[in-house]
Formats: sequence, structure tokens, C-alpha cells
Amino acid sequence: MSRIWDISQTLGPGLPVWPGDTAFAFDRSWRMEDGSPVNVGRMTMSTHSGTHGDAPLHYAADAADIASVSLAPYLGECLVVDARHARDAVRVDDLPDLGGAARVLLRTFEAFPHQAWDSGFTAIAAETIEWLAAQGVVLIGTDAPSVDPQESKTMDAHKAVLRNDMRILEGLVLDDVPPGRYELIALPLKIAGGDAGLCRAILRELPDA
Ligand SMILES: Nc1ccccc1C(=O)C[C@H](N)C(=O)O
Ligand SMILES: [Zn+2]
Ligand SMILES: [Zn+2]
Repeated sequence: MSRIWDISQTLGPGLPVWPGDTAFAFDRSWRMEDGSPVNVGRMTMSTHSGTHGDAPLHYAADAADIASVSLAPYLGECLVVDARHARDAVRVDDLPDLGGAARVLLRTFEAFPHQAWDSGFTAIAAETIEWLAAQGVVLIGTDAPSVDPQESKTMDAHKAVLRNDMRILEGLVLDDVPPGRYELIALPLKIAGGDAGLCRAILRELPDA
């Protein structure tokens, strides 16, 4: 049985969310202890909380929602890169030879901030996105909550992703994943009109590993 790494955040009370965004909430609307034959929960959350995939609609008003995008970018071989040495943003010089990888996942946190929001996260420079696209990368993933800096108004990295029709995963948890090649499985929820989709993201050992 090939090894699996769960690279998803756990959704629960106190989940750190983008400043000012919707807090995560979960409760039970049907309870067995109240005589219901089943327990049924309900959730309130931002589309960009936890581990998620951005839809082009998030950064382009007339672009595809998450229910419309192809699933192909979210499934397949990927390269996990340790980019913890990067400073404010990941630059091309921070990256190793990609060996032709079509999906690149960047670890920027020393330890993923599960308990508190970290505004000082490492973004990805727009030039790096352009370089990755030129290398044939179709999906860029990061453990950061955004590919742009928190205070960005120009969204340069997201616009570079749009120009190159790439896909984005944000909020990955890569602390326990050694750099290297894996199979990525991270399918965003099919939300009509969704600007992002929550993912249960995993990595699976490649057969020839
Ligand atoms: N919740 C937000 C509210 C307002 C502005 C940004 C966010 C984000 O979460 C960033 C997003 N994940 C992004 O794709 O960059
Ligand atoms: Zn997002
Ligand atoms: Zn984003």
C-alpha cells in the first residue's frame, strides 16, 4: 500500500482565517441525543479558509468558477519544494531544477500556523509565476494563505496565474513532507459560482519511489 501524506488543514473551532473574513463554524442541526435517528452537521466558512483551490473567478470577475474548471491540474505527479529560505516572496533563485514537474508545491513555513493567523507569510513573486509557467507548470501550490502578500491590491501573482491559465492551491500543510516527487490528489469542491473550493489534499508515494 503506497504511503499517503494528508496535506490538508483540519477545519475546526478557532481555524485561523484571513483578517475580517468569515470565521469557521460547525454545529449539529440534528442530534441523536435529541431523539433524531442521525446526527447532521452544518458549516459556515469562507471559500478561502483551510486548504483550497482558487477559481479564476477569484481574481477575474468574468472568469470560470470552481465548478467549471478541469480537474486534471489537481491530479497527478508533483514536486514538493522546500522554499523556507525565501524571504518576503519566493523568487526564481529560490527554486531548484524542477525536472519538468507540471505541479509544484512550495513549503514556506518553518511550522504551519495552525493556531494563529500569520500575516507575514511568504508570497510568490509574479516573475516566479511567469518563470514556472514557462517551465510548463500548470499548478502552483503553497502552504501560505495566498500567492500574493496580504496587503496586495494589485494581486500581481494571481494576475500572472490568470495570464498563464495556471491553477492555485493555498493553505497546504507541508511540514511533514520531504522535498521530492509525489502523486497529488486535491480536488476542489464543485461549488456553483464558487470563487474557490475547499480541498482534501493528499500526496501519495509514486509507484517507482
Ligand atoms: N479570505 C480573503 C478575503 C479577502 C481577500 C483575500 C482573502 C484570502 O483568503 C486570500 C485568498 N486565499 C487568495 O486566494 O489569495
Ligand atoms: Zn485563496
Ligand atoms: Zn489565491
